[in-house]
Amino acid sequence: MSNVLAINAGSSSLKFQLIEMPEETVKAIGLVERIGLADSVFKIEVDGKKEKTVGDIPDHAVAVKKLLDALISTGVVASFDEIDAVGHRVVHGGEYFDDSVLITDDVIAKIVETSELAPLHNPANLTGIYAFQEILPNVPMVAVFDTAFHQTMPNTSYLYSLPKEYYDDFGIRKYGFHGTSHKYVSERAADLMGVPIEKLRLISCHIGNGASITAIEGGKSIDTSMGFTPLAGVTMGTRSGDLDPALIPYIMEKTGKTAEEVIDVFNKESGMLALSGFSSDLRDIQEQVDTNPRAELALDVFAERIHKYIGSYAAKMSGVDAIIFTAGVGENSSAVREKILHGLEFMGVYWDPKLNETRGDERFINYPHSPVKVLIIPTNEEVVIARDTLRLAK
Ligand SMILES: Nc1ncnc2c1ncn2[C@@H]1O[C@H](COP(=O)(O)OP(=O)(O)O)[C@@H](O)[C@H]1O
Ligand SMILES: CC(=O)OP(=O)(O)O
Ligand SMILES: [Mg+2]
Repeated sequence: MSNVLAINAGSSSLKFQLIEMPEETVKAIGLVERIGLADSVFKIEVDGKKEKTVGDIPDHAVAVKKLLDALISTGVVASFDEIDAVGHRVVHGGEYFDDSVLITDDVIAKIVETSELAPLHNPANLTGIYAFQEILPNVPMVAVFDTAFHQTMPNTSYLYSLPKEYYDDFGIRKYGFHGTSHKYVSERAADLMGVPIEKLRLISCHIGNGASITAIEGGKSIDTSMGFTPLAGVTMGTRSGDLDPALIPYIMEKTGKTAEEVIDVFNKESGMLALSGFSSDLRDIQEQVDTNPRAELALDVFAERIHKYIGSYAAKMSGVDAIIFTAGVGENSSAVREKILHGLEFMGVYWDPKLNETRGDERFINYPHSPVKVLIIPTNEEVVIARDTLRLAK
């Protein structure tokens, strides 16, 4: 029996669970959200008792401190010595890792090396790793990579149409992200459908502040919308998603920005924030959708990009057995799901608007006769992190 702390730092959030393993009993669960925005929220739940505070949490370092203080103040642990192992989500592992790994100095060096490929994420993940190294120097820590699940993609999916030596010499290829989440929800979907995953063609839509769509055939990722970095694919909270690379020198010339500054705009000042003109957070945008045409436009573009990826992945797998929605937006926004699913009846997606409006845990929202099932599955990257941590930290 051991207490495993699972840490999941996302671009706008930090989620955590203290889990007693291998029983998977959740002793504390919480999150910091809207990191870097006004009115950040900190929530923790211990023994059914919930605490919530609202205040500015400017970055992930402050979020980690908040979490550490709360573990002690709520009494879930009397001291940090009661934590036996820590698992960290790490977003980019390059081609170095196709599985989770015990954290060593060499592993940290590789995470640092790949940081330039995931500037919104790997530095936040490292903040968590360093913080725990300091307070728990003798406790084993495990890194669980977003990229690992996608290492099964065939070269037809991961190679860009670029000179071959760019891949050979510099590792330039599609990596894909949110792998832990796509893996978790696809396995849950197979269970709920009562069909072995080896027999299923699934499209998993992880839609949070970052968003990615994955085609999963026989339990393996065969294609995904994010790329070399988490900037590619669909429109996101602050990220542009796919665009024409010729824009970069053009924008540099017009604005006098450097290439790095332009990429910074694509990562941090684009997406829903740019389209709406006021927020990256979907809740803020939904509030204004009936009164502000730019909020409506942002929502329409957001949903349309995901809709197109679903069509393209269904074509790629010659059909699809289920579409899965997960993460902050996918789990909670019926309006976004409705816009994404609208018009997919031609490929056998018959979804029930009433079920789409329900709230709850894991559920189907398709009509019973629908050839393609539609599921909402709350993701749980933390439990996968805890399982891998237990496996590797023993
Ligand atoms: N109840 C809700 N309704 C609509 N959107 C929501 C709701 N709860 C969270 N979201 C949205 O989910 C997004 C954050 O998703 P999350 O998966 O937590 O992000 P991250 O990428 O940081 O892990 C934000 O855009 C937020 O507005
Ligand atoms: C990879 C990625 O975009 O993660 P998140 O959605 O947590 O920002
Ligand atoms: Mg996330």
